[in-house]
Amino acid sequence: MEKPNSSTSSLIRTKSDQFVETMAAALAAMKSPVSSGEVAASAVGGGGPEGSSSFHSRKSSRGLASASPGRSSGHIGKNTHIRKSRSAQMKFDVDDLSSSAALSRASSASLGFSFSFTGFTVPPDEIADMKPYSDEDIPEDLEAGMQKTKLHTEPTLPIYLKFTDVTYKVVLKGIRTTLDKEILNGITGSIDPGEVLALMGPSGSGKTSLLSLLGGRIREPTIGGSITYNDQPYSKYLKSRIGFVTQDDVLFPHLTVKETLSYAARLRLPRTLTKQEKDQRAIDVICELGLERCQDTMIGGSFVRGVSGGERKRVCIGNEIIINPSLLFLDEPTSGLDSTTALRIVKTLHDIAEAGKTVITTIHQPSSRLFPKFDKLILLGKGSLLYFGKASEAMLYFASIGCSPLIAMNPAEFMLDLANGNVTDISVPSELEDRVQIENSEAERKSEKPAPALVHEYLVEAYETRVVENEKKKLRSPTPIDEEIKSKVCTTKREWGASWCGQYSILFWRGLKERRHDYFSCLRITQVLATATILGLLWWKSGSNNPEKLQDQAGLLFFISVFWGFFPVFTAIFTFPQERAMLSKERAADMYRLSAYFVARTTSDLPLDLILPVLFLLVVYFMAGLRMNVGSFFLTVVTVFLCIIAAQGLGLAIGATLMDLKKATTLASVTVMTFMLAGGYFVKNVPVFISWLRYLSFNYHTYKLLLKVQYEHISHSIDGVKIVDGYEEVGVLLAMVVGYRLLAYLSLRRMELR
Ligand SMILES: Nc1ncnc2c1ncn2[C@@H]1O[C@H](COP(=O)(O)OP(=O)(O)OP(=O)(O)O)[C@@H](O)[C@H]1O
Repeated sequence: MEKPNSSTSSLIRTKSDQFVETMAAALAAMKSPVSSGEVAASAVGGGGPEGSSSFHSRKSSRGLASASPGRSSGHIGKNTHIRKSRSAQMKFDVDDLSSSAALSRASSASLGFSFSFTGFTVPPDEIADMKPYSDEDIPEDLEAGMQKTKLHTEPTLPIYLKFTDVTYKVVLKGIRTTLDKEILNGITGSIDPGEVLALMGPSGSGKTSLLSLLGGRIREPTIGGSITYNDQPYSKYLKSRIGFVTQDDVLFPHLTVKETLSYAARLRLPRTLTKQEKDQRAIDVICELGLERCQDTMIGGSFVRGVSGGERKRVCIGNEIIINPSLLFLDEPTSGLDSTTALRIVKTLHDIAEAGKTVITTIHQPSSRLFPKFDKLILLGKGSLLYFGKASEAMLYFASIGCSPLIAMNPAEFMLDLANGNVTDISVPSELEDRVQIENSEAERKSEKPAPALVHEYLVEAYETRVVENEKKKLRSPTPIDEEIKSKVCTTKREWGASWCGQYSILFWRGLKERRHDYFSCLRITQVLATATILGLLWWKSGSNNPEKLQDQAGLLFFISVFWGFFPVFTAIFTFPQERAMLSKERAADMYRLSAYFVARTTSDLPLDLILPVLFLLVVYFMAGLRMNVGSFFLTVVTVFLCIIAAQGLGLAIGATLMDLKKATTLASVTVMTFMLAGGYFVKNVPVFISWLRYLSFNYHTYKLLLKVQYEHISHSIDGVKIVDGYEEVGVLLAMVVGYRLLAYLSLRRMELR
């Protein structure tokens, strides 16, 4: 999803280029009016004295990890961790939930909330020793290589996620009819802290939908069943405890890996941490994810070469684990990656889970090395549950219902074949074979293989009759943690990572950095200077000492009002549609207030928007011989500034309201054309019923102000336009500056609510 950013920004430039070219071409015509035509970081309780006993370094955390299970479970109230070391087998199994050991482990983990991020630091000597991940640098012994980057995080609120009979349907609206489409049909399961749950199934089987439902990303009345977090329903307070890695990599293409993670840390980590501690945290995550070698490389996109696909995916994961979430959701984190990189990512997820987090990931086709890394598995087929349980027991289950591979096969491949209804190399039970004879079509009967629909029906029935009730019974037992801890899921107050001003400042600087290339783009500066020079030459020392010359010069003033009215509109309409995916992602994670984003986004472009017209006027003003005194030049610059920010407001409002570039450019073209025509230069005798239109035109008000600045000492009226005192024009332009922006802000709010 970084693509829209870069592609659209280049689109903006292309549009701007075209616009300038068009405008330049229109110049000659302008000379003669007759021929003219843009967690609380799960740090429940925040830092505290206990923080000093949290993870301090790899060495100290290794020490803790090696603590015996007995020690970690027995010391409730101490700052211990749910650490599931493979050797110590500190994993929470479903069957283990009711045991007192699990209870005390969860409690000890939950009571270790108070920690300090300062303890997260990896010592520099260890960083230097660590072998970073790199796509070219694959260790001989993969497992051994991975041990070096084992993830160490502080304990967080353990969250037990349970979902029972989850259904989801969407209403598809046709031209005349509406149709209910069932996406999910009665999905039941659970996952505990310390586990990785894999959602598997063929394309379109509903994995992303289920993941989004569980992650609280879809909140619609068409959702059925129950989803609980520590036996509590979803609440907005959970947002800061959830990390959600979307299928598309939504990142800013021009920021480096380090900048991306540092800004995420500054926005998302609790206010109790200093800027240095937050930046250190970003560096720690870079080390944890093996991104050291590319930390200063731009993320990149369609037009900018950046980091590799695997590195980009790890940045996305880093963006989410930086807050140390209790629940981590990932949508196809390994798709498009080679099996080694995929294994590294899944290994990282395993490490995260081992630190007491609940990890849920969709996965398309895991390799045979990847598959055993998952603790639990959900296999979906056409929105129905075909299997839920331990990943290691899936093959046994399918064998128990009579489905086994006939040739050597990767378990994931076998299960996807089954979920697709393809049983070419799979044995089927006699029960299903019998149905073949009865229900299959003529052609299918000849092949003696059951039709995919029959296989699907059989698998759904088998799961429903043999497993579902048992699972539901298990889910009815209460989550084995204290009531007080349970309630933290829905009562802990939401805390922003930074104050409003802090958010504004971070977003402002991030905006500047992301668009720094546009800012210092020689092309853009050349565009403006070239246009200014052409104007200067065409109106060379035009003067205002006779009516004919004065009318010519008025044409130049009108062109200036048109140029600096249209140019900002067409740049600003792209602003919000272009950042929609990023805005949705970051707001869903509660990273900042919409108002802070809005103000930062709309002001971070201003410096350049105000430098360019000054350059432009410096050239045109003196070449064209406009009124030669400092006051007039200054007022001309201020008038053009006002016109630019009013026009930008219109562009922002159109973009935010429509959120569709095609529709937005169409509406903007019609609007600016109308404003230009109603601007008081082309047509003087406008019918009364439509004459009000000119008052909506920023060109009209700008033109009138420019006429006043240039000719108030010469005449009371120029070319049929009265020279006025200008207060009304300034007032109207200021109202447009505020009004259009307010409309844009409300449109963004409405979009979020929808
Ligand atoms: N809002 C929606 N409107 C219409 N159809 C939808 C909507 N959301 C999901 N679907 C449909 O629901 C089905 C499941 O979609 P989903 O994205 O969950 O599948 P998936 O298993 O994640 O697929 P993939 O592996 O290809 O990403 C698809 O057929 C999809 O077209």
